[in-house]
This record gives sequence, C-alpha cells and structure tokens, in this order.
Amino acid sequence: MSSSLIQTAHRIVVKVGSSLVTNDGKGLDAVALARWASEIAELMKQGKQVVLVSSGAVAEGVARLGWSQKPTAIHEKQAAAAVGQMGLCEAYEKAFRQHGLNTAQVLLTHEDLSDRTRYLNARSTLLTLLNLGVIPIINENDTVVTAEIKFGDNDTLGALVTNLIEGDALIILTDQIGLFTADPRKDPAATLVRDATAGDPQLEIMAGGAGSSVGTGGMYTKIIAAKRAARSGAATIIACGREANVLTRLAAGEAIGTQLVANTTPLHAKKQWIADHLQLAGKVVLDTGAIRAVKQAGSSLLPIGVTAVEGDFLRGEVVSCVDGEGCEIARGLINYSAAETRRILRLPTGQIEAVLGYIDEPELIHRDNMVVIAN
Ligand SMILES: Nc1ncnc2c1ncn2[C@@H]1O[C@H](COP(=O)(O)OP(=O)(O)O)[C@@H](O)[C@H]1O
Ligand SMILES: N[C@@H](CCC(=O)OP(=O)(O)O)C(=O)O
Repeated sequence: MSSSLIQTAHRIVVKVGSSLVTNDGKGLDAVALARWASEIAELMKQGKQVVLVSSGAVAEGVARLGWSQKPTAIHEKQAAAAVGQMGLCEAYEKAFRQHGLNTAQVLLTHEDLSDRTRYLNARSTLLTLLNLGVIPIINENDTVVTAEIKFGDNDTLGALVTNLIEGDALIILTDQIGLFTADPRKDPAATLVRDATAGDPQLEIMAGGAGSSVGTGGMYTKIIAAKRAARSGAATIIACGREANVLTRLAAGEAIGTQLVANTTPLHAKKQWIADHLQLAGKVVLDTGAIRAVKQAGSSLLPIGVTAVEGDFLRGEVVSCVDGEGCEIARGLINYSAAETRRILRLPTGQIEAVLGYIDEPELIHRDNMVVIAN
C-alpha cells in the first residue's frame, strides 16, 4: 500500500470531530485549532486545496451556555449549535488569520445536497472559494435541520463534501490513532488496522455497528464515510488529531493511522449524486427477472418488472429499487410518479400509453440514471 496517498492528493477534505475540537466537551481547544490551521497553511503552501469539515458546535454551545450535559431535546441541541457555531467560526477565523488565510463558513443540510440545483450551487461556491485560496469551514446547519433531514454525523457530511468537490482524499481526525480490530476502549487486545480497502465489509464488523459506538457516530460512520468517499475515487485516512504534525507528516508520505484506499471505479458525477441520496422519495419492488436485468445485464428498469410501489414520489425523484425482502438492488431517477407507476406496473412498455393516455419514456428508470448497489 502506498503511503503517498496524501502526498499526491491535490484536493483534500479534513474532518475534525467534536471531542477533538472541544477538548472532550470542556470548551474550544484553541491550541489544537491553531495547530491544524498551521498544518493546513503548510499544505496550501505546497499547492494543495483544503476544505475543513468541523464538528463541535453543539458541544461548544453546551459549554458556553453552562449546561452540565448535552441536551436530548432537539430544539435545545439546535439552540446550542447556534451558540457554539459562533465560537467555532470566530476561533477558526482567528487561527487561519495568523497565516494570512481567509476562511468561509458553509452550513449545509441534506436537502441542499439532494436538490440538484442546490447541489450544483454548493459545488460551484466551494470550488470558487478553493480557487480563491480560502478555506471553507463546513458544518451541518443544525439550527434548521429536523431529525428526518439530518446528515446525522459529520463523517457522512465529510464524505458527501468529498464527492461534491471531487476531492482526492478525506482525512478523518479523531481521538483514536485509527481503526482498530475492535473498539480499543472495550477490547485492550485490539490492534490497529493500517491499510484496507474502503467498502470491505469486515471493517464494518470491526467498528461494531452504529449502536455500540461511542460519540455521535463512532468508528462505524467513519467506515461508511470511507465507502462513500471511494465512490468518487477518494482515499480515506483515519488518524489521531492530537498527534503532532499529523497533516504535514501525511503530506510528506508518512503512513499514519488507517489508510482506506478506493478500489472502485469512480462513478460519473450524476450517478454519484444519485448514490449519495440519504433520504429516498419511495421504493419500487422488483421481480427476479428485473433484478437480474438491472444487476447483471446493466439494463434499464421497465414497468413490467415492478410488482409493487411504496411511498408517494414525483417524476424525477430518486427512488430505491428493492427485492421482495426489501433489500436494496439499485436506486435511480424515476420517470413516472408513484400514482402513475402503480397504474403501469407489471405491464409491457407498449401498454403505457393506452393506460395513462400518454407516454413519457419507455423505461421506468433509464440505466443512465440508475446506480446498482453493491451488496
Ligand atoms: N474498531 C474501532 N477502532 C477505533 N475506535 C473505535 C472502534 N469502534 C468504536 N470506536 C470508538 O469510536 C470513537 C470515535 O468516534 P467518535 O466518538 O464519534 O469521534 P469523533 O467525535 O471524532 O467523530 C473512539 O473513541 C472509539 O471508542
Ligand atoms: N453538527 C454537529 C456535529 C455532530 C457530529 O457529527 O459530531 P462528531 O461525531 O464529533 O463528528 C456539531 O457541530 O455539533
């Protein structure tokens, strides 16, 4: 495995977790922020472009408001995030200013990335900032999101941003030196995984599943983030943000932490956008013939292969294609609404016009607008 992943990377997304940013919830760690800023400034001198995805708004808000613990009520978390985000912005602005660098605050919601126009706008703003030599500091827009539309964790956000800007690498800085064969807090015999392939199912087992992890997402969301980032061909490094010069050493070619390489062929940008949808508008259930056609022959989905429809989607929305057990086979942009699909399912394409009185496209989902999910 090459240790030069970051050495050769031009566009890098660095994600820092709440525990690091806020000194385990005690309040913003100005020393750590200054260290990352100085290292990022060094990478920029080397001609690299860097986006920072920073958590910590809720934890910092809780500290500033003098609350003894993180609230459970969503509106209180949102209020805390609004308070804490001010602190994050101020601290990053100050830290990067020391190096003559401008920062930009970018707050995103899942809806911003699932709407095609907003997605393209976010992309062009971020690329413009990078070309201007500004460091975008990204967080989830916690104040306006509800449970349904939350990214849920910034590891996922980091991966989606990596896909959005076609980053070469995602560096996830956390409180462990990397991914261990089991949670090192619970299993002292666990050993560090140095190299692996992003998307290897074994990694998800090591991370113990979302339920058993510590913090917002634990290691599990980092492993899933690596799998997502690999869709656009990006490698992921999981390393400790407390380690001295972690970013500059990685850029110098040193192998630190866990390196997860992408061995998948990068998806075309539009297909990546389809694959990145966290909330889908509905489902269509496929029969065995359609599953074979979509999975093995790479064919478009025709109405004849659909046995049932779930949800209330519109033409042009992203829906999930599932088998009889509910297991996802593919997802794609559907050409007919849920109501229309219910009327034409199981029918040969030649009958669409007779039933609906019109025909938009002969396919329910065209192969160019469909991504097969690797299980
Ligand atoms: N296999 C594993 N290897 C390393 N850490 C793990 C593993 N499984 C679970 N963890 C836990 O994940 C934690 C890091 O996740 P989290 O607290 O969400 O960090 P962050 O705030 O940086 O996102 C670690 O402190 C560790 O206890
Ligand atoms: N948007 C939230 C981030 C929550 C989150 O993902 O935290 P972490 O698991 O520490 O990266 C905040 O700033 O508090």
